[in-house]
Amino acid sequence: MEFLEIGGSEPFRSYWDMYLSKGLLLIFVVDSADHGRLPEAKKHLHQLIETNPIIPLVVFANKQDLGAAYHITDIHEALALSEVGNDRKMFLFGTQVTENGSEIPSAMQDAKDLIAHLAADMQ
Ligand SMILES: Nc1nc2c(ncn2[C@@H]2O[C@H](COP(=O)(O)OP(=O)(O)OP(=O)(O)O)[C@@H](O)[C@H]2O)c(=O)[nH]1
Repeated sequence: MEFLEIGGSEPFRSYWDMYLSKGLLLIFVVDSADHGRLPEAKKHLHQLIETNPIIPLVVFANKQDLGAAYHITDIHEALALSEVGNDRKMFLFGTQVTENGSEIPSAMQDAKDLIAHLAADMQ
């Protein structure tokens, strides 16, 4: 399985559309503790996926280890994930990145397994 990571900052956003059409699924990562940028993330996410009504969407609500992190129910609402389309598979995970060499959190392992299944289904 090949993953392409495209940055979220402004200069990289023009690449999103280009690569989405070649991808089997979209993994969209947001910083759960950066409350001020969630409206911007919501806007760009919906603009991006409106061109492809069936591509599966996996959202990582990252940085769940930070005290200021929104719970995934708040992320669901802030990103309007109930509006991503009835024909689309959509999954939301609360994630946090591990320190060097430490154990992979179970949510990350579940997400990895799910992504492998979704990619296989789309092939
Ligand atoms: N506390 C905490 N910090 C994290 C987590 N994930 C990433 N970071 C930190 O957040 C900072 C930004 O990480 P990047 O992966 O460069 O951020 P990014 O938003 O993907 O950057 P672009 O790819 O350019 O969009 C780094 O200092 C990371 O160590 C996490 O789960 N928890």
